[in-house]
Amino acid sequence: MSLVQVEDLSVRYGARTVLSRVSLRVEPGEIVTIVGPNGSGKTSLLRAIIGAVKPLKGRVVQGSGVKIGYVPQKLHIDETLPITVSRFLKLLGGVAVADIDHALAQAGVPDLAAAQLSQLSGGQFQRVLLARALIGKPDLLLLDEATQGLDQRGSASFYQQIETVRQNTGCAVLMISHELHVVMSASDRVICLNGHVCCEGTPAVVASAPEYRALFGPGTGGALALYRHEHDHHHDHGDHNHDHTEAAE
Ligand SMILES: Nc1ncnc2c1ncn2[C@@H]1O[C@H](COP(=O)(O)OP(=O)(O)OP(=O)(O)O)[C@@H](O)[C@H]1O
Repeated sequence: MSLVQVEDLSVRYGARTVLSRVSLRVEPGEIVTIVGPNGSGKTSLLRAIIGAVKPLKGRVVQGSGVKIGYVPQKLHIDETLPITVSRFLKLLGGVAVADIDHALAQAGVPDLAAAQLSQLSGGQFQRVLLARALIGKPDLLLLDEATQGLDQRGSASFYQQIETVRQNTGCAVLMISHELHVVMSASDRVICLNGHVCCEGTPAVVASAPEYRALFGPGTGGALALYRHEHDHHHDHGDHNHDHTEAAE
């Protein structure tokens, strides 16, 4: 059973259609990344999946009992607001302290419960948002450009945390990312979106698809090359990455 199934989805704002006949599925445990140019409808797609945007046509079918955790692109918090991480997470309601501690540990920031939200670094803040999404023990985690504003090292480390979360909880991940080299190394499947699904498949298949190259340019083939090269030196990724590399060759 798919965790979520998007069928022939179209989304329109006023007179403007931003998504046209998009279909996709996410299966248990997989990491799927959506790439696409600015304004290609990536956020609208995730928002349609969580029910925050009403489709013009088509539908989103959520598997029975499937729980979704959502990490938004941005969350504006008043910097002058004195609130600890723990209190911020309690705003979700009905959350036990043990659940907060567990979620923070899963997000890789076990010691932040008492920290002031306004004093966190960008990377720590994103992990707190990840912890917030993990509190409900989701089967599917949706991440909307969760590493925006982080430096390369910070975002690489964030994606590694996502992989760890997947390993520890078995949850699937559907994420939007602009960081092609990370996408290529961290995803089981890539969906290239530009108002419609241009192409999809393993990172290797998508990187060599003409539709993808037309959008991102031939230079992005280098993203995969970079990944392959880096992979020679880092062996701390999951086995599925080997499959991608082999598929590319
Ligand atoms: N609530 C809204 N009302 C009207 N237009 C909207 C609304 N939300 C998004 N749009 C427009 O729809 C288009 C798609 O936006 P969306 O945020 O889904 O794209 P995106 O691929 O996530 O973009 P980015 O990469 O820049 O975040 C954009 O042109 C945007 O301006």
